[in-house]
Amino acid sequence: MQIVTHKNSEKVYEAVTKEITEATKSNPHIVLGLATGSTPVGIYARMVKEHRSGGTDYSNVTTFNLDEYEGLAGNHPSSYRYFMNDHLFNHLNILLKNTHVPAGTGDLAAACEEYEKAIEKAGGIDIQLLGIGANGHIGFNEPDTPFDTKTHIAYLAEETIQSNAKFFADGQSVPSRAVTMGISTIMKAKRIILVALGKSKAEAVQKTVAGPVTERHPASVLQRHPHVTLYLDEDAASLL
Ligand SMILES: N[C@@H]1[C@@H](O)[C@H](O)[C@@H](COP(=O)(O)O)O[C@@H]1O
Repeated sequence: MQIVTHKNSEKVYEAVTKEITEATKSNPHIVLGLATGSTPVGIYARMVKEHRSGGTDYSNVTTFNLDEYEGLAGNHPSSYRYFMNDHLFNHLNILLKNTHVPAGTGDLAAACEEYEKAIEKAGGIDIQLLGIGANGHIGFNEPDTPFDTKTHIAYLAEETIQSNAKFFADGQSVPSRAVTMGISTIMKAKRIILVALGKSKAEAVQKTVAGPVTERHPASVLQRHPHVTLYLDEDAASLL
């Protein structure tokens, strides 16, 4: 596990953007695994800026997002599909048909199976971008999710529901379930970049890096992956 610590979030955003854009330039058919939450917003803003200034071409790129809330269609402003279109896809020359976000509506069990097949058909994920929950979740794989899970329907932990409430309008409740890539889906990615910022992530980062590998702390499984880089700001790295 490689750990890269920068002084602040701006430097982290720059470094991760550089990694992703350079990898995409050297492999224009790259398959990117993408994440949502507040952490990647600064990265996506920089990817858009870099693209607009005549940088990376995304016309042959395929993407797969980690997760989606149950019951939210893509046009719902709190859905992850909406988030991705709004922050990234609408501003790149990527083909929307090559961007995949798990379906939150319809036959979810069938959609989970199709999602796994679609990733395989695309040749697997070259780089998976991850954030981390304060409780160690990756995607929506909460504590005690078995390490062998594929894309599945997951229950959100109470603290996840509370911390994600900021992305929902007043009076709207956060769904209690979501569709998420499983731990084994994530672990199949050829390369993983996990980004953590701020003091609230310090303990989760410490357990990820130095704790036992346990389903109690889902991100600890990354210790078993051969090609993981953690990009941290000084606050997130403060307990290492
Ligand atoms: N499903 C997402 C995760 O993929 C993300 O890593 C986490 C952290 O979010 P934030 O970056 O806002 O702290 O939030 C959500 O629960």
